[in-house]
Amino acid sequence: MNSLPFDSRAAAVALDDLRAATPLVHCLTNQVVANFTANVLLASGAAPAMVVAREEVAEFAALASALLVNVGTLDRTQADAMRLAVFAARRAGTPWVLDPVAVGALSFRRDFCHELLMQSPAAIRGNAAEIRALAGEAGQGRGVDSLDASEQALACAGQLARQYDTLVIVTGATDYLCLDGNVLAISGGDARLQQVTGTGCALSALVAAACSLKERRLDAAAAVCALMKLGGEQAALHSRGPGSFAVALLDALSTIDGAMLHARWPA
Ligand SMILES: Nc1ncnc2c1ncn2[C@@H]1O[C@H](COP(=O)(O)OP(=O)(O)OP(=O)(O)O)[C@@H](O)[C@H]1O
Ligand SMILES: Cc1ncsc1CCO
Ligand SMILES: [Mg+2]
Repeated sequence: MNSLPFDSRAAAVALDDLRAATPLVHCLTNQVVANFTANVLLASGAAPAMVVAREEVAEFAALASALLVNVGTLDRTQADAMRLAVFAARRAGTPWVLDPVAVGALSFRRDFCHELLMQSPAAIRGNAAEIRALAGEAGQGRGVDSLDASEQALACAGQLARQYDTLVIVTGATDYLCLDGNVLAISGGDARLQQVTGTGCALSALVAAACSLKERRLDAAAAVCALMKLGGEQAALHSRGPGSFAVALLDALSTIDGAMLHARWPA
């Protein structure tokens, strides 16, 4: 894969444009992180909506700016709704993003993710164990967490990006974004991001928001990855443990703008 530099100037413009657009993000996500995800989207300048009924998802996915599908607490009823939402999104041209939570250990959700991958996702975002498992490798995961470093999933991320002609983001101490034979790396953040559940899931919702910028989705996705990392760094300075870290993270996300991203990763 060809390494691209992180163009923080383009990311800065994309972040400010994203905020100005206030994309409406339809989230079909897990029961653990729904509230936190909505708050991360709001703090970052997007508008969340968790419309989940199978009677309503198709209608809503068609009018949303982007759709998130996260299989963290998947069951048969939710899988049916996700299928309907993804079909409707695809028909309407709404970009949709897959977060393949814990696909390594569990065959029901793994089969379901593989089924959905045939429906042209705009992006896939997962941790290293998830991205390896989705590509058919034996990643090291423990429940929803990865024991692998993101570097260990880089080849798999590139393979999935090529196979499904999509943007694949594998997160960790360094986030890697793979698209069209290119890879972009963003380092930084804080390990405390892993001590609050749902930071990755919420980032996937931000990636969905980023995909609403369509042909600029790589710049916008890099921007939201950098936003979460910088938010984690700032929260770490103003917290005493995981509880106050989560609160400080929301506060930080709400104040970071494009200029701050560019100052943190000067290009
Ligand atoms: N060791 C680390 N140092 C700095 N930042 C990290 C580290 N590990 C993860 N992150 C950051 O934490 C966020 C979540 O990434 P992670 O890979 O933990 O997702 P995840 O496992 O899917 O999370 P979850 O399932 O809890 O939502 C990302 O912004 C990522 O860059
Ligand atoms: C803890 C947990 N269990 C299923 S989904 C989830 C949130 C983090 O992925
Ligand atoms: Mg996850």
